[in-house]
Amino acid sequence: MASRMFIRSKSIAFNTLRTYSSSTKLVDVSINDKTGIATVTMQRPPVNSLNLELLTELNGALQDLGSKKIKGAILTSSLKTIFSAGLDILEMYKPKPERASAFWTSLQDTWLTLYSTPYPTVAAINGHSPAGGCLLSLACEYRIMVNNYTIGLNETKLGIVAPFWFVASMKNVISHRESELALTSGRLYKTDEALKVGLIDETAENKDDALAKAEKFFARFDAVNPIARLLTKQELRGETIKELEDRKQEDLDRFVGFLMLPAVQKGLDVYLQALKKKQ
Ligand SMILES: CC/C=C\CC/C=C/CC(=O)SCCNC(=O)CCNC(=O)[C@H](O)C(C)(C)COP(=O)(O)OP(=O)(O)OC[C@H]1O[C@@H](n2cnc3c(N)ncnc32)[C@H](O)[C@@H]1OP(=O)(O)O
Repeated sequence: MASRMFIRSKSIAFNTLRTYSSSTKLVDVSINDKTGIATVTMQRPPVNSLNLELLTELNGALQDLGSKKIKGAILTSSLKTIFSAGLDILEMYKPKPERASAFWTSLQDTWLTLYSTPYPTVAAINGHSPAGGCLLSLACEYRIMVNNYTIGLNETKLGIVAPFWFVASMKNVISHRESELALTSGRLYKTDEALKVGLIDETAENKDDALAKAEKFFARFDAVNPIARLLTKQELRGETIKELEDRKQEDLDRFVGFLMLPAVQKGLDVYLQALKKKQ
């Protein structure tokens, strides 16, 4: 795991303007050279659903930041009312096995990168954040959520089972009891409810407020030795990371096998139809 903590540098072109910035199609990265804070923005309309391409770009951006001298990174969304709608259901509905494998591997890798970043991370949750969206925010060190949206691991509502590392991500943030109640019922919490159970750390009036509060969070580390900080993070998160690293293939096989079950496909079909009928 130590090797993952000191992330390899990949070439990326940061412009030397007022802020450093790099934008791929689906992810924008900017580094404010005054504060040293990076903002990583998902930008895949209409709902930032996590497909293979978005996950690959996100993982690349987070890895690249590991080689920069940054104070911290904020993960957020360019969309007005949605942080991320979670995994792209179309990646799971009637999938080609090879694409499904690449997709799930990219999710595992993105989670591993985000969960173990050497730099502090904040999710500025500026909209709804179900399932995979919630998972991404749980992988950050701190969550600030704009009022009147929803967040949670609602997999059971889709007839699917949250894998062990989704469950661990939640149990490492809220209590075992609350996780059990939430996961078994597929509960989506409103912002104020999420704050009460500790699923998020702070609420915000709007995205700008969330970004300002994220900056304050990073300031907590101004007087903290960065190596001591990192090793402490590693100590707290290492076991969960190691479990996924050790069981990565088993988890992948389980996912692909699960998707091939007719009952799972039927469930996804019904869910997709319901989403479309909503309009
Ligand atoms: C062994 C392990 C096995 C499996 C583990 C798999 C784990 C999965 C975890 C997941 O992340 S599953 C995905 C769960 N996500 C959801 O349940 C969210 C579903 N979406 C919503 O609830 C809503 O769309 C929203 C609250 C995010 C946004 O609402 P609104 O602003 O009203 O937008 P629309 O609902 O009208 O959606 C616009 C458009 O986007 C499509 N869409 C929404 N979510 C997804 C998605 N996750 N994947 C793909 N597409 C999605 C929706 O169908 C609409 O499409 P149109 O073509 O009708 O425009």
